[in-house]
Amino acid sequence: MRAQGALRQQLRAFGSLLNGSRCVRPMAAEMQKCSAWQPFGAAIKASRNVESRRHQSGTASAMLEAAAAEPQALAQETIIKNLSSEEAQRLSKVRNIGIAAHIDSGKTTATERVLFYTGRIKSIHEVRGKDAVGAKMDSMELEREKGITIQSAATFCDWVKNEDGKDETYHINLIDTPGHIDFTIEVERALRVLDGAVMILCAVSGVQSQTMTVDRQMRRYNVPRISFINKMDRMGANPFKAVEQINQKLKIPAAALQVPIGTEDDFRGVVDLIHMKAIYNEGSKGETIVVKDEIPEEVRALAEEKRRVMIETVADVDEEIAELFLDEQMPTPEQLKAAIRRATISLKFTPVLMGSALADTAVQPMLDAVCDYLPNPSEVENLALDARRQEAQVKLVPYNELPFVGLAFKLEESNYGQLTYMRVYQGTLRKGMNVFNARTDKKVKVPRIVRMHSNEMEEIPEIGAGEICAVFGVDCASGDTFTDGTLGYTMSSMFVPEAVISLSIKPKHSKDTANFSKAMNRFQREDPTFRVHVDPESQETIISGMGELHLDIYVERMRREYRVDCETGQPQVAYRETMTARVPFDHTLKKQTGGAGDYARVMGWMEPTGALEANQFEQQVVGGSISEKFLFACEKGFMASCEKGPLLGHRVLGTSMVINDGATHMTDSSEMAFKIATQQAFRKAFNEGRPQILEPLMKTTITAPNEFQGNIVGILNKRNAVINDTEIGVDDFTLYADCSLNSMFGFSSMLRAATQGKGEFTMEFSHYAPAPPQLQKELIAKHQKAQADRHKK
Ligand SMILES: Nc1nc2c(ncn2[C@@H]2O[C@H](COP(=O)(O)OP(=O)(O)OP(=O)(O)O)[C@@H](O)[C@H]2O)c(=O)[nH]1
Repeated sequence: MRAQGALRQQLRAFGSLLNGSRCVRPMAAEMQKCSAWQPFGAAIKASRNVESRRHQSGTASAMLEAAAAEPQALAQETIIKNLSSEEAQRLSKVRNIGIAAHIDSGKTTATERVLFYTGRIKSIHEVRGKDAVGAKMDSMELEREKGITIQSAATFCDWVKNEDGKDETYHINLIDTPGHIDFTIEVERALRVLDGAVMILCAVSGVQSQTMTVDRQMRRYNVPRISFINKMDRMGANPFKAVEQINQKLKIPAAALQVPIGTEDDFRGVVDLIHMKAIYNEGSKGETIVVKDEIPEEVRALAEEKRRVMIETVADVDEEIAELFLDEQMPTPEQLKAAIRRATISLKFTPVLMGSALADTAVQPMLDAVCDYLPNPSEVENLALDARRQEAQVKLVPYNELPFVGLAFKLEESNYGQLTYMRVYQGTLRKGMNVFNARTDKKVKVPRIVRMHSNEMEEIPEIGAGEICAVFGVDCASGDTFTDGTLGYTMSSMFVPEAVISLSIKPKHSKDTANFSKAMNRFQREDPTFRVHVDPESQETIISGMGELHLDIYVERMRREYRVDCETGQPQVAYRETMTARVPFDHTLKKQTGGAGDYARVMGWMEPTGALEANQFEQQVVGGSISEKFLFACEKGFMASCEKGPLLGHRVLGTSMVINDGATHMTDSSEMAFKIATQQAFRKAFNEGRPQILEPLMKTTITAPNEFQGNIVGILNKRNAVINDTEIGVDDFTLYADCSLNSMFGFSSMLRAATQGKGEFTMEFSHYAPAPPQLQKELIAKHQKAQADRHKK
């Protein structure tokens, strides 16, 4: 009964949060354990199914059989049958991939090489390079200045792969994502719509904190990956340590498909362990690949040893190779490649490539591996819910002739209006075509379709199934599903992490107010992790986001792009409030001020839900003492109270309310009276229920040279951090700790000072936990004083 109440409540919360301009998120932070959600009533059902959204099911023909087994329209079935081989051929040469990794691993540098080698750009420019041009994919001025990626950028290219003397052209749609955790939503939405990924690692640092976050995100969306160990030219490069860490820390079987020829400065190429050939780059930018049968003497033994390891690892995850292995037969290169492809696509394995993007070495074999081992759109299962068939699950088939289904996964304001990035899952999207937004049921004409090349675009008349494009003039929220109107399909949206930090903001000059609002609206539409609200008491505009850097970047963008200088308050932690004891209530609202009065009586109890997650409302009224209509008003009152807790005005978490009785007056009762009565009962019961303030705890990873370990541990101890693990490497140590966000303000400058600028840290929200009692007292006292001051005014 309670669970049903919670589900109902969540469904209504989804509905009420739909404001049409944003990706919908659940009612509160408590939903963050839910792995994804979507904008409709079907949300709960979909979120249960989300983990199984994209099981890689093998070949296109298997998919077709499956699709036919679960018939949609008869016409659709016929089309599928007739077109399979033609479409399968087209799709087999399409790859939609993302590049994701820890900060500074070389994603943008590697992407720059990919674009150069595929002929998309004429010359290479470095991230923070001396020519001051900057890499193609970091198109924002701020990205080029800071040398970090802030927004993901999409591009496409054609890679001509040569195998056995035959050229095959592959069409690759590619998204370069930011590494910094503050911009993690960019990774989420890219992985939601991509079929495969390249996970880049640094050859010296191996698996780092953000690699683990990216790993979790890839798992969340079942995205197969190849791994590329970059920076092989660096001193201390050790690709096999990184391979071991992928196996150990990420717990995904991995094996190197190459060994390096030469180390550090002398890194010249790689040995391909499948064909046992040496691959070198020649030309001023490594543009010419030279393959030699002869493997240099100094790496022959290593190559043979690592080839054995590779075959053993693949045999562990693939039956065909396992059988050959047992029969003591050596698999052929073709058998090995097919097995690696099967195992990678079914998420059992990641093949590891290595090279140096900056030194222009061994990037092309990584591109070959994208084509060889990552799935084409027909090898990934994508599901939708069919609203016209009781939300039954349907498989989307990426064939051009089928009715159109697309997902808007990212919005961007451009000089020409709103640009909506869309993944076409089924059918063809044509310029001038009418599409239907499944959430709003509105029809909209698509005036322009473009393919994005970072900040440039190329207009196209149509785009086929399995591809990625951007459209103009389509007003929607990110996560909206579009169809051609003949289907009632909805796809699940992406996971949106909860904001943990906020600050007050206002323009320095009142003349800038209009631009300020414009910028706020735009940033909110584009980024679901950036939120804006006006505090009803202080009337201040509050922005919230994923971290200090996230909010700083928006303040800076406001200045550069909208010429609005802003004043900001101190960053504030997004605290939560909860109660720890059960409290019964019997509350009556009764007002008689001449004319019609107000009357509502509510009875029941409030208690902690047991886990710090979604709030729950339940009604157990028997005998009709409160009508359905008024009970719904009670629920609204409960939800409003949860938005603004009695202690500090922060959101309430892990609290349940049950109404089991009450009374109604013939003339004086109204929905408003029941809503207010519930809110009053809530406040009283909550305050009596030993309330507590919760603070966000952050998973923090710090890396610095070994000599600074003592300093860092001292700083963390002072901040009451819980150190969970420390790894000591040859030069650097990595420390894993849980820290309260509150204690981490100003930590970056302190870390810089304590490590001569050589320390790095990343922080990611972990969970809410009770704040120390002294801090709770101080916060409550401060809040009460601020309220009293406000009343005096
Ligand atoms: N030695 C060496 N340095 C590299 C290599 N690849 C990239 N770098 C350097 O590493 C730094 C970071 O490179 P980026 O390409 O910006 O890394 P990123 O992963 O895109 O960075 P974020 O998006 O900000 O996380 C730059 O200074 C690059 O020049 C490499 O192969 N070898």
